[in-house]
Amino acid sequence: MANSSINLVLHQGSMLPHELPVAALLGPSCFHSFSSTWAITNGAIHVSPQRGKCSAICYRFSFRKCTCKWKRLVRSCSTSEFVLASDENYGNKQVVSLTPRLYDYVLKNVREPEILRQLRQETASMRGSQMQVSPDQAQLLAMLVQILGAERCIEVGVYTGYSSLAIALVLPDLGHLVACERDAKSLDVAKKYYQLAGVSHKVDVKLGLAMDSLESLILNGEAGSYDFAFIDAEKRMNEKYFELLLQLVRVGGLIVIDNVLWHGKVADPLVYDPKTISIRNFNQKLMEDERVNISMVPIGDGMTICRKR
Ligand SMILES: C[S@@+](CC[C@H](N)C(=O)[O-])C[C@H]1O[C@@H](n2cnc3c(N)ncnc32)[C@H](O)[C@@H]1O
Repeated sequence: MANSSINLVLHQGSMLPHELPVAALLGPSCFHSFSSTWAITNGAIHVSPQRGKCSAICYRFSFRKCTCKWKRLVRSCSTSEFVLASDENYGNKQVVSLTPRLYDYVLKNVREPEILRQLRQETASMRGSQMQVSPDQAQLLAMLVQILGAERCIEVGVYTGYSSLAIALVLPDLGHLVACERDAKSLDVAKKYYQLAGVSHKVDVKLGLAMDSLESLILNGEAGSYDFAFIDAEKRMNEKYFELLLQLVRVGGLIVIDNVLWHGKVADPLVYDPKTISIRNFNQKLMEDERVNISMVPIGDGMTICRKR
C-alpha cells in the first residue's frame, strides 16, 4: 500500500487507546485543553507528539503492526478522508470527514446571493462574526423554507441578519418572518440589509428578549400559524424556545436548531461546562420527543431539523 497519510483533527475526549501514553506524558490538564491533529501513516508503529505552530500537538503513528480495533476508526487514501463508526454493527460505513480543502470545495458549490455575500463581508470585521451561520447552512435553511412552501417563519437570534435574510429572500412577497433579537446594534445592520435586499416588508423585527416576543405571539392567538422556525440564540434557553415554538408552529412545520454539535464538545465526555451539558441534554430530549420527527445534520456546527407531528 502506498504511503498515504491523513490529518484528522480530533478534539479533546475523542481519545484512542494510542493516546493514553501520550496523555500520561503530557499530563491530564494539558491533554484536556487542546485539539490534536493526528497524522496517520503506514509504517512502523510510533506515537510522537510534537508541538506545531498553531499550538496544537501533532501525533504521528501508524497501524501496520497494530491489531487493535481502533485502526478501523480512521482510514485514508490519497484523495479522500473519512471516518468509520467505531461500532462495527454499522457495517464499516464510511463517512466523509470534512477537511479544510473539502470544506472549501463545499463552499465553492454554494449559490450565495450577492446581497448575502456583502452582508457576510461587512459582518466579518464585527465582534461575534463567527456566530453567523455558514453559507452552506443558510442555503439549507432557505431550501427547507422553499420545500415547505413556508409563508410564516420565526427566527430566534438574528445578529446581523445573515440567516434571516437568507430566509426572507426565498419567502413569497406576502411572506412574513418574525425576527427576534435583543441587540439593537446588530439589528441595525440586519435592517439595513433587509432594506437593500428589498425584503423589509416581509420582516417583522422584534427587539427584546426572544422569550417575551414568542410568548406575546402566543398571547396574540398565533399558535399553530407558523410554518418554519430557526433557533440560534442563547443555547441554554434552547429547550424553552423549542417549547414555545412547538406551540407556534403548525403540524408538519419545521423547527431547526443550530449548534447542536457545539464544536464536537457534546460527544466529549471530558467536557461538562454548563453550555455543553445543556446542549447535550437537549439533544437527548429531542431524541426521545415523540412530538417531532428529527434529523441531526452535521453541517456548520450541527443543525437538528425537527418536524412537528
Ligand atoms: C448565534 S447569533 C445569531 C446568528 C444569526 N442566526 C446569523 O446567522 O447571523 C445569536 C444572537 O442571539 C442573540 N440573543 C441571545 N440571547 C437572546 C435572547 N434572550 N433574546 C433575543 N436574542 C438573543 C444575540 O444577541 C446574538 O445576536
